[in-house]
Amino acid sequence: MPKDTADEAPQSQNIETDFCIIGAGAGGLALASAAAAFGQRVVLIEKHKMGGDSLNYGGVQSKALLAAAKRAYAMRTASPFGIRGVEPLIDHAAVNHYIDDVTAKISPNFSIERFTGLGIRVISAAAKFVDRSTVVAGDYRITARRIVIATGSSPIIPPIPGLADVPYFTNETIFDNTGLIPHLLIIGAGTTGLELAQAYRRLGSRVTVLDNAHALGAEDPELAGALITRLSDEGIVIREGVQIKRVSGTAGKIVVELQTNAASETIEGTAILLAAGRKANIADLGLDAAGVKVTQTAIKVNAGLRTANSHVFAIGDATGAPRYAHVAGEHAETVLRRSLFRLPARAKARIAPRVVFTDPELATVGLNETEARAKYGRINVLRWPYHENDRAQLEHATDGHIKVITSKHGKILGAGIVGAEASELIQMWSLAISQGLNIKAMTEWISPYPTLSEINKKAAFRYFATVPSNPFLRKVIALLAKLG
Ligand SMILES: Cc1cc2nc3c(=O)[nH]c(=O)nc-3n(C[C@H](O)[C@H](O)[C@H](O)COP(=O)(O)OP(=O)(O)OC[C@H]3O[C@@H](n4cnc5c(N)ncnc54)[C@H](O)[C@@H]3O)c2cc1C
Ligand SMILES: NC(=O)c1ccc[n+]([C@@H]2O[C@H](COP(=O)([O-])OP(=O)(O)OC[C@H]3O[C@@H](n4cnc5c(N)ncnc54)[C@H](O)[C@@H]3O)[C@@H](O)[C@H]2O)c1
Repeated sequence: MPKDTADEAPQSQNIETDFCIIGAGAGGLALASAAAAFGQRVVLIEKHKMGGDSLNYGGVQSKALLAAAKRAYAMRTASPFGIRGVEPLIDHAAVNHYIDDVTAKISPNFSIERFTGLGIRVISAAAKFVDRSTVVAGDYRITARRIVIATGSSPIIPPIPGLADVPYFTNETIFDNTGLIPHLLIIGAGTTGLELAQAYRRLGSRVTVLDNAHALGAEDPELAGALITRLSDEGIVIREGVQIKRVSGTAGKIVVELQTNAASETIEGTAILLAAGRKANIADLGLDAAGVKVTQTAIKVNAGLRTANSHVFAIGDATGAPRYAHVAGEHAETVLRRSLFRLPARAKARIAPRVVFTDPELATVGLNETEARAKYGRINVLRWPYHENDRAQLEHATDGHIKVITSKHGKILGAGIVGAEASELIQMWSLAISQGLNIKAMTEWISPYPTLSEINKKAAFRYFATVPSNPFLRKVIALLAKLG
């Protein structure tokens, strides 16, 4: 007689642990390794690829592609250095191989073997809550003192008529492309859209970016505008404020119908990439059973990243925080401080830099001008252009400027840089804001000559240009001059 199938099903194994972490991306991996280092028993559950978005189809791949594209651009534009520019021969399959190679070199740091070696129990399955302190994953039933949701985010598929019937790329598939895309249409002029627009443009594609609002709409318009001008100068077509009415076609011939003010038009491309934002991966997690509350788009957490269930934390893209690998990593530190050391740690979004890794880069930290004015009223805005910097001149990288925002009395509130190496230059402003420094401190260090970092100091000195307009200080200076 055949056995009852229920009898054949494997018995679920019960595991009791200190930390159960759902998701092995930037946040989950950072927390798992740190908690294990402090002697905690850790279960880490991943349903897909170790490393999450950042390692598999995000930061690593897009920056590797941009690095290849930068080489191609440098070959075309070498003539100011006395080297005749040439049109590079681009082997798209080899570029794709380069991305895979970089990924392969980094991935051992994120492998199951490495984490198992750290004493972490890694389970390859989808996790789901069954009650407030229990998660099931595959054949396992895990009860933990603390459960951490680190499930990341996925690309939004916008509700555009016809889209479901045409082939499209997202960040999860575009890095598998191995050929020239003659005309790439990109929906969304945010960070993803513009980074990939420049990479593809420099690697030989025509690129059209379509946005129903503003390109880089969350950034300071002055800095974003400078970048958008540069991207347009390279031949990337960026169309803002356009409504996409319908998409149709097949692989190699995609037609987009647009509505702009009163007119309609069609644009034809050979492929389409969706870069229209992200949504948190929170469906199918059984959050109701866990008593975890959500907003419309993400998991609700307090400043210490605790959810409505005090045993459950959420970190990284699954929360409403800015979506960056380093933010997810910083969240991991916050949870560790809270849960192991009982410290009143809070997530530090205020000091997390945001970088668009185009060329030139756009890097910002803290408040922008509009936010600072709204919060503090009178502020100082200090600027310094790249073309006044000797290193920028000799590198032929003179486009761009820095913009620093301070309170009336010089407290540093924010900084933004559009220009070469902005992602490196911004870091001392993150330190300055984290330490509550006054702008004076940013004039009291020595910058080696010739470096781009001198731009940071020059901008800081601009604060004192406001002094002569202060009548009190003018009197003091006049008095001191007489005494001298
Ligand atoms: C194209 C692109 C480029 C980017 N570039 C950068 C950059 O240059 N710098 C930067 O700082 N940030 C960048 N980001 C953002 C960055 O990738 C994310 O902010 C970061 O990966 C978030 O980390 P996370 O741990 O929250 O989520 P993820 O890294 O996405 O990891 C979440 C993991 O959870 C797993 N998971 C989900 N649900 C379950 C479940 N039910 N059970 C088990 N496992 C589950 C997923 O499979 C995934 O592996 C980029 C993003 C994109 C899309
Ligand atoms: N360099 C980095 O660190 C990096 C790179 C890529 C992504 N990220 C992270 O991922 C997040 C998401 O980036 P993103 O660029 O995917 O999203 P985003 O939300 O930053 O930008 C999406 C853009 O798509 C537009 N859009 C939305 N729906 C549309 C529609 N139907 N038609 C036309 N346009 C539409 C929006 O107006 C917006 O400008 C970023 O905010 C960032 O946190 C970081």
